[in-house]
Amino acid sequence: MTDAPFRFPSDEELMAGPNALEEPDEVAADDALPALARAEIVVPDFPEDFRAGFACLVGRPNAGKSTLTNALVGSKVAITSGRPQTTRHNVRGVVHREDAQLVLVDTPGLHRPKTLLGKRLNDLVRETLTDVDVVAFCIPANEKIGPGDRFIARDLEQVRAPIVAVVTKADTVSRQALAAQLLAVNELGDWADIVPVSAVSGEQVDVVADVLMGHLPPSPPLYPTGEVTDEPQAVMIGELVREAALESVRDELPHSLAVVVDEILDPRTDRTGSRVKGAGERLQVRVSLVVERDSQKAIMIGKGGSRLKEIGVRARAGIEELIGRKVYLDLHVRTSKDWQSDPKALAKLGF
Ligand SMILES: Nc1nc2c(ncn2[C@@H]2O[C@H](COP(=O)(O)OP(=O)(O)OP(=O)(O)O)[C@@H](O)[C@H]2O)c(=O)[nH]1
Repeated sequence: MTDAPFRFPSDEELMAGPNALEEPDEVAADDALPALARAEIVVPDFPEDFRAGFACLVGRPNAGKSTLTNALVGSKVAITSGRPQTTRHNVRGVVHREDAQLVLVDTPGLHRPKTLLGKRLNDLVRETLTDVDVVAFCIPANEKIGPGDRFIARDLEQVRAPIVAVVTKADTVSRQALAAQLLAVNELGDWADIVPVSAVSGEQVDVVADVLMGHLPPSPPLYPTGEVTDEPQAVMIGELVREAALESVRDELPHSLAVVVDEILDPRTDRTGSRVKGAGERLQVRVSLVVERDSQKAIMIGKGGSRLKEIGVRARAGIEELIGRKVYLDLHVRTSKDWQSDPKALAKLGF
C-alpha cells in the first residue's frame, strides 16, 4: 500500500459508471451555509419568566446520549453508531420552546481511561460538568447497572448542578423490567428526578425536555430561535465522514480511527486554489481518515477502493444535506502509528 492520496472519484466518474448516482436537485446558492457559527443574537420579545441554560448528557458509552440529543433537538446534530465512544466532540444542540431554551452539550461519556485519549476525554467531561445548569445521567433500561454506572454516579456526587437520571431505551424492555430499572436507578444516587424515555419511539422525549428545562435559571434566550447547533462547520463535516466510515467498517476496525478535515475551500469566494474539482462551484472538502496501522488502511480503502468510495458517497450525501449545496469530497487515508497514546499525534488531531 503506498501513501499516495486515494482520490474519491469525481462526480462525472460516479455519474458514468454502472452504479451511477442520480444527480440531486440543484439548491439555490443563497441557501448555502446555514448559520452554524454562534450568530450575533437579536433577541425578540420574550416572556418575563423565560428560562435558559445549559444541560449536559453523561453516561457510559452506548447509553444513548447522542440519540437522545438528536431526538430532543429534532435534527441530526450528534453522530450515533452502534459502537461505543463515537462522540469525541462536545456537540451542542438547542431545544427551543416558547418559554425556555435548553442548550445541550453532548459529551464523549465518562469512562475509565485506558489511553491518553481516554484521559483527555474524561478531563473534557469534568470541565463541561462544572459549568452546566443541569446534568442528565443516561442509564440504559436494557442493561443491568454495572461498575461503569457506579463510577459515574460517584463522580457526579461532586457536581453542584441538579442531576436528572434518565433511563434510556425504554422501548427495549417490558413495563415490569422498566419499573425494576427505575427502582435500581433510584438506589444508585440522589437524583433531582428520574425519567424513562425512548429516543427511538419518541415516547417521553418531551417530558425529558420539560424536566431539564424546569432546572434552568431565569434568563433571556441564549440563541436565536431556529438555530440547532453552533458546532463549527468543519467539525460537523468531520463527524459526518467519521460516521460514514464507522458504519462501513463497523466490525473490522477498532476505535483507532480519527478524522481530520484538511481543507474546506469555497470556489465562489476563494479562487486561490488551483485544485477546484467538479462542476457548479462545489464546495471543495478534503478530509483525511487517520488509522494506526497499514493493515487498517487497507481495510479502509477496500478492494479497488470500493470501501472508500462507499464511505465517500454516504458522507457526501450527509454533508450536502447539512450545508445545502453540492460538495466535491476528497478522501485520503493515512497512517499515524499509535495516535491514541501519542500526545503529539493527539494534539495534531485536535484532542
Ligand atoms: N431501541 C433503542 N435503541 C436506542 C435508543 N437510544 C439509543 N439507542 C441505540 O443505542 C446505541 C447507542 O446509542 P448512542 O446514542 O450512540 O449512544 P451514546 O451514549 O451517545 O454513545 P457514545 O457516543 O459511545 O458515548 C445505538 O445503536 C442507538 O441506536 C432507544 O431509545 N431505543
